[in-house]
Amino acid sequence: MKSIWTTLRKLFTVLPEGAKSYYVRYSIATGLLAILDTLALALIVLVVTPLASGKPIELPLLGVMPQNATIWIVVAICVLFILKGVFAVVLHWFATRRFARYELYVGDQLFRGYTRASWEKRSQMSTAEVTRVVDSSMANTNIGFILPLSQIPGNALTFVSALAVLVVAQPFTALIAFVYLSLVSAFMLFVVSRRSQRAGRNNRKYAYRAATIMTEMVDALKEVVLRDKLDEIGRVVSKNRSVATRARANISFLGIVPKYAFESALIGGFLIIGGAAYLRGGFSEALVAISLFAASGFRMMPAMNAVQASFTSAAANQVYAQDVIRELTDLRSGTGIQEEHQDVAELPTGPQSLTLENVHFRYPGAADDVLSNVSFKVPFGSSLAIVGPSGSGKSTLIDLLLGLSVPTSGSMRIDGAELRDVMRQWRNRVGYVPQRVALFDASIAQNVALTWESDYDSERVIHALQRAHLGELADRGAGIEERVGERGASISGGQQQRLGIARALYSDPFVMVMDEATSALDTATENRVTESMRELQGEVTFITVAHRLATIREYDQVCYLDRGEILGNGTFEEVVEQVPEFRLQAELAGLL
Ligand SMILES: Nc1ncnc2c1ncn2[C@@H]1O[C@H](COP(=O)(O)OP(=O)(O)OP(=O)(O)O)[C@@H](O)[C@H]1O
Repeated sequence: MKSIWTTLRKLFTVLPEGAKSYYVRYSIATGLLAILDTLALALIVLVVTPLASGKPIELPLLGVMPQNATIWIVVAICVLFILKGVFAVVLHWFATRRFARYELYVGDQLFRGYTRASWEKRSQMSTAEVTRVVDSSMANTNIGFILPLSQIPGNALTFVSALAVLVVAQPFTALIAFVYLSLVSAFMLFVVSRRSQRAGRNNRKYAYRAATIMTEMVDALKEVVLRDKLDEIGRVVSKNRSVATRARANISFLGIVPKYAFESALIGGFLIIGGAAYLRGGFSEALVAISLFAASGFRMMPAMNAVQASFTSAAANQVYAQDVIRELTDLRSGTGIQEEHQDVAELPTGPQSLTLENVHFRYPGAADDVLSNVSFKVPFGSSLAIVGPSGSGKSTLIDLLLGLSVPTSGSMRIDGAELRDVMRQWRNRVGYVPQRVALFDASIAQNVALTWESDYDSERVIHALQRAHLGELADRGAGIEERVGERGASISGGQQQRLGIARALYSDPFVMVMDEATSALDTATENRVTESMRELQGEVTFITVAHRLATIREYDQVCYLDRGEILGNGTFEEVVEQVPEFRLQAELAGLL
């Protein structure tokens, strides 16, 4: 239980300013509601019996009321109930909106944290993890942790006021009831809350695992179907989901256990309290104690039950609150965050060359450099092919050239400007075409302009499509407004790839970085695309990672990487002379 309060306290240190005082005010207000509720009920009790027997009403402190006041007392009770209802509705309306604002605020912060995370950290997070961190963690924290805990003061007050009545009426019975009920509550807290906590952790862990596997399956659907792995995945997903669903079943089961346990405890209470009173003052004392305990117990038990239910829910969802705290604390302390370099210089308007000098790169936490001593110069308007065996560091080098990662040491310059000083402007002028272009379910134009809104320039979209030899898409159906379907389902693989090229061309890039971008195309389409690129040569610089040597035969410069070092650099023929392995590959490809 202590850890729940500690988590709540820590949560307020990361929620927006004023959240804590609002929460305290809200909890007090729900407490007042509980008092109003008790007051109205007490009035009913005091009024109903005299009304039924025709006797005058007697109120505490005010004494015997005159006959003509009866109607006003009844009106007062009705008003009190209506007031309580209105107050409760208004209070909860405002509170739920306020907590939704906190949820939005935290979600935005966490998403900002994700977008500011270092490239290395970000690229390791799965879709399921991003969704969990940014969306579901705070939603669960709100509904399952913060709100239930806010109900505790009100219910505790109800309990205390009922106990107070008992103390006034019969202190001895009140003492026994208090000790007995405290022991029952402590037992429930210990047993139920702990199990809820464990169930909450299991639910989060295994539900997340199942979601991750399902996303991975969708990504590799074709291979999965071909290898007949759907059943296997079904089994693995089901195994994880069965732990998660069992955990969720436990959470809801543990949520209802207190109700029945407290009801049984009430019966036990009659025996204990009645027995103790009997030993003290005989049968009549036992009868009075039991009826008093029954009267107050029926108010105390639901309150205790509600408190316990709040703790059960909080325990089950504490793990999400802890996630939120950890992520926001990391975000504020800058852990794993790569501060965006603010540009401190102007990117040259007509740059002449990109120069790398003694560039080293090491992934965070890795023992060795992935790139060492990489130096070369690419004149703008020329073409560079990066080749080398698998794992030699080609993609890592591409990330550096794109301005996504920053060298551990060494210098990357565009003319005289250090790349890190003009990073943002640079990223805007680099077009990137990956091996498999990721299209989203929106229009062709939105995919080309890479926007989820409608603020694209239609003429530029059409121009980019034409340059990528994809003008036909602009002419069919709804033209550039036509949707491409989920992951580009309604257009062919070759068209998807050319759409990626059009996307890269849309920003009018200085440099086009292609990561095996034409490898998915058939020879005829590849030739057309290569042809269209040739048309751009001199205007745009091409940097290409290539395995198929035929595609880079005409490149101005070839850079051969092996284990992060450059073994050969020059024209295709020069690298053939410098690197025997490259010669062998060129021979095998029939290029020599
Ligand atoms: N995020 C990462 N963290 C740690 N090491 C990494 C990370 N990404 C890549 N590496 C390591 O860096 C090395 C170079 O990887 P890289 O992907 O750059 O090679 P590559 O030449 O592009 O390979 P391929 O041709 O197979 O795509 C590899 O040893 C790889 O294991």
